Amino acid sequence: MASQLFKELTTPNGIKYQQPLGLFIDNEWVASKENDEIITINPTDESEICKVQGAGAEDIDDAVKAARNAFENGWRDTDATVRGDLLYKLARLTEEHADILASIETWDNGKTYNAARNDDLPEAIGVLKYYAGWADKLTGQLFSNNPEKLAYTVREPLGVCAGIIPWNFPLSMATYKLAPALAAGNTIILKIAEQTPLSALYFANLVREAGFPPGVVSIVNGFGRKAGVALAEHPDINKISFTGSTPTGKEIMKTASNTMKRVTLETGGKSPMIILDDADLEQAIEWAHSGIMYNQGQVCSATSRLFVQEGIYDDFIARYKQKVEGVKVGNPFEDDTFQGPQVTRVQFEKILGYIETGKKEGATLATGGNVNKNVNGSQGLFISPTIFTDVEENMQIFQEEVFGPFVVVCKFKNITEAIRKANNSVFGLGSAVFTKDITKAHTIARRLEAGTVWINSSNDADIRVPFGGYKQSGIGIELGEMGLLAYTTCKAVHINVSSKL
Ligand SMILES: NC(=O)c1ccc[n+]([C@@H]2O[C@H](COP(=O)([O-])OP(=O)(O)OC[C@H]3O[C@@H](n4cnc5c(N)ncnc54)[C@H](O)[C@@H]3O)[C@@H](O)[C@H]2O)c1
Repeated sequence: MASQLFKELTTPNGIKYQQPLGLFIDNEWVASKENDEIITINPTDESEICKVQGAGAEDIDDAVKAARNAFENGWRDTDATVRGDLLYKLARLTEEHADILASIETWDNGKTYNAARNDDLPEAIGVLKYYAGWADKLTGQLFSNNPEKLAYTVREPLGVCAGIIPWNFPLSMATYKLAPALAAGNTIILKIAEQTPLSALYFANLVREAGFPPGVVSIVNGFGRKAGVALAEHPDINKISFTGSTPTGKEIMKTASNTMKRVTLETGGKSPMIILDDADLEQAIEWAHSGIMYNQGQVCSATSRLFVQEGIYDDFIARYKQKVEGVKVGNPFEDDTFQGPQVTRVQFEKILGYIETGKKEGATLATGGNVNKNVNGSQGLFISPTIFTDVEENMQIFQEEVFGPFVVVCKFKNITEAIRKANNSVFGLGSAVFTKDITKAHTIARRLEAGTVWINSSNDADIRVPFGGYKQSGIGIELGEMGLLAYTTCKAVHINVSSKL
């Protein structure tokens, strides 16, 4: 039977559309040569949405050949303003299709429609616009230190890049990889997460409509062990930009080292939030809540470890519990829902496992810790937001990334103790500190081992500001100007201007 490349679907909020199911290579929809079909589910009730094709090594090789051909035969020499214009067009098309893209995202991922429409879509569009603006502003340096010599540098694209992304922000992660790579003049193959392929495949049609030449962008679904590994191994790929878990990041780094590809790794986290006695308690509670519970706790830089100073500890816990217990867990398409289902049964069970571990380790379950059964009469993959207190540094629930609506809280006496405990982690992605004392805030910010520190906020993302991890949270930087430079290499040209004959 011929593989199906499109299917007419209707989202739960009633939008009828054509869902691409194939691989987007060389501006065409093609069938997988691997014959992989991956079922994508609606996590609200675990029903099947559709089957999407998955790429194998041969398909990846086709995409690499198309990308190399596009790079060598035109794209690398495209005027930078033209590249910027194409990215602007893609941003405008994404804006026009924002309602449908947000609906697909909610359906496939389980995130609330509010978050998808008001956060993910504006972020994706913002990233496209931001790097569209950068395309013709990349410059080099001129060196004229000696009358007999000039030298200059040029920022050149790396060539064929690959992006590998996770399922927690499917569309915005896609733009994090595509936009800077294209602005800098590279071609790119994007492997989307097999759990949530639908929005990025729909977006691929917009890439074509925007006018990107064939081969410049390929977007493929596929299993990490097949399509992901094939990208990491491929000798004709110049850079891999990966976002996902720390163990996968380590594997990719090892594989990519055989062909000495550039790698950018954005990996896991267990980010601390320190709340001092003098903090604005109301403000701290709001951010401590959104900092971990937003997106069902599936945020790499979620502030999942809270350190609360002893003077406010009891008051904080009482009010924080009230806040956490007061949100609606339920149908992600309903307007007042704050928390939808976890993305897959695997993640759901992993979180339930950590809840059992926390209990066994002797921490106190302050609230949550169970399956939330009250959603539309169906079980779905809903977990009650969970707080553990009396958590010790040697516990697994203190050290390991849970990636769910699950937070651990520790009491501390003084700032030195708080910083030591906060830094007691293999990760170093985000961190936050709450205090009204600006000197203390800056002192703590300097000493936290994390790529980002938020003062009196948490996960306040800004695409213009560089983002990256310390320790096992990653290598390299995304976003901002540094995120663009990561898709370039620097060439130095030396010119002899000596007049001596
Ligand atoms: N630091 C960041 O910016 C950031 C952002 C979002 C998510 N994350 C992290 O992502 C993780 C959750 O995502 P996940 O469960 O999808 O992660 P994952 O590592 O399992 O998968 C991420 C991607 O890698 C692919 N993959 C899996 N194995 C591979 C392999 N051996 N070779 C090549 N590719 C492979 C997957 O198919 C997927 O596309 C969490 O740890 C989270 O902290 C980090």
